[in-house]
Amino acid sequence: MLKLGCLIDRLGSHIVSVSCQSSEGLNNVNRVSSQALAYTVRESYLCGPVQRRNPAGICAAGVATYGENAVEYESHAQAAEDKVGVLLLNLGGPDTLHDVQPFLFNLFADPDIIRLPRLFRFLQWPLAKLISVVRAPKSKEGYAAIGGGSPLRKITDEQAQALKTALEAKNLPVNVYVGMRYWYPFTEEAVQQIKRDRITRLVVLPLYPQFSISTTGSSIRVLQNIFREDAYLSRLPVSIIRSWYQREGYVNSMADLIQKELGKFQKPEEVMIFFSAHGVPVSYVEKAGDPYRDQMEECIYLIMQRLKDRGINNDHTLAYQSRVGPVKWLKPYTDEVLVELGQKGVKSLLAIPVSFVSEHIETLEEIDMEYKELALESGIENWGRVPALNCTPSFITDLADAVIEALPSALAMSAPKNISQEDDHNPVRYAIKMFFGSILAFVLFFSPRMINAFRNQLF
Ligand SMILES: C=CC1=C(C)c2cc3[nH]c(cc4nc(cc5[nH]c(cc1n2)c(C)c5CCC(=O)O)C(CCC(=O)O)=C4C)c(C)c3C=C
Ligand SMILES: [Fe+2]
Repeated sequence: MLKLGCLIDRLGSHIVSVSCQSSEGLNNVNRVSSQALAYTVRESYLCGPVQRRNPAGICAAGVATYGENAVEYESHAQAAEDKVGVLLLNLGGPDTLHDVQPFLFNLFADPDIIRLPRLFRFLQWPLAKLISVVRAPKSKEGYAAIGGGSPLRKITDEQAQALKTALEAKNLPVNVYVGMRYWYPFTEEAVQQIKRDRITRLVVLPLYPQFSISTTGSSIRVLQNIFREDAYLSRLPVSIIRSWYQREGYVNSMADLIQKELGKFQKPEEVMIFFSAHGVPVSYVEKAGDPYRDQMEECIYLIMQRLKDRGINNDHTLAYQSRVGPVKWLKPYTDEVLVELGQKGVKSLLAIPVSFVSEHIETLEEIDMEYKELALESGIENWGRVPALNCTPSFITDLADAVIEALPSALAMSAPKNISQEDDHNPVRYAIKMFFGSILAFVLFFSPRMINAFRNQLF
């Protein structure tokens, strides 16, 4: 019994922690291999609208003027057949309440979201199944409160269309694809379409301003696994933009939104500017070298500097929201700080979601409903919230510039095939893992501490 208790605690302390061992550098553009290609884009051609499943048109690129941030490429390959693709990576969200549990399964089955010790790796999927079933009722409540599903797919498609238009306005015709990590359209689908369209250069743009192992890192890992399995894809020149929180255009767009919302308060100068970022477990940052916290702090610094340049000198603070599971997450926690601020006499507060660029469940439900209610109960009288960037024109223009700047770094992905991945495709191994894993997971998981940790956000 004691042994089982220890095992539960040991396992619990690994749940929702990191699997990625390598520390992520701060370089925002990743050169994926050493195979160099240089291009001059010499002409532009009109492309049809973005169609995720069947992106239109033959987009050959020729002479292009990219405006002030112009980058010129010298084409040593067949310029007439050059077809540029942009792959937007995002988390994905359930379209309906029916999708919530399978969506959660995909999320918790990600080894970058739940890290298990090597010995217990075979538990990954059975545990994901159990956790997703236990968590689903709470998640469903949240999605029901925002209309019965996630708005992420619709907004990401709109961003893709807006980005395509912005790039065309800069004379760079592209196909834009959307690849989600945990729900439709999955990254695998987007990559198949890229292949069918015979894209010749690809820019990968994760829609997370700051890098985290759990978000951008996980999406890139999936992409690399797909690419190394395929002869065409592994030769495709690719440029990955790993983080972009420090870009002028992004910082300016955030400062614009904040300035506008501050103007809606009666006494704007008295408003507490409250940045609320999605949390990650502390172990990501302190053990696995996730640069997320550093990048977040630098991002807030840059936005506040921009506001100061405009004569806005409000107090500000940063806290982390949306923790799940039985481990320590980055502090301070948003809910605790809101209560403290109320107790200290802060009367006006402007909440700013800062780790994500679309409206989603954690802005529309957690911030707009749960945190607003908590803040008002705690003594804060005037509440405001900055909208997510979504398709804000200055933001989309900046993403377009980021794509243009990244294009010359597009190099072939050519990493050796990861042998361990093969195991997952072997049906016999899979059946054995699921059978024994389910039994063990069932025994381990049914401790009240574990159930509560996933059923509620707090434990
Ligand atoms: C930068 C953003 C995000 C980080 C970092 C992140 C880490 C992270 N998330 C979970 C668990 C859940 N996340 C869920 C939803 C969700 N997460 C993000 C962004 C980040 N997650 C977004 C944009 C969304 C919403 C998608 C939508 O449908 O609108 C959920 C599901 C919702 C819920 O039940 O609360 C879970 C669970 C972990 C464990 C983690 C780091 C390890
Ligand atoms: Fe999340």
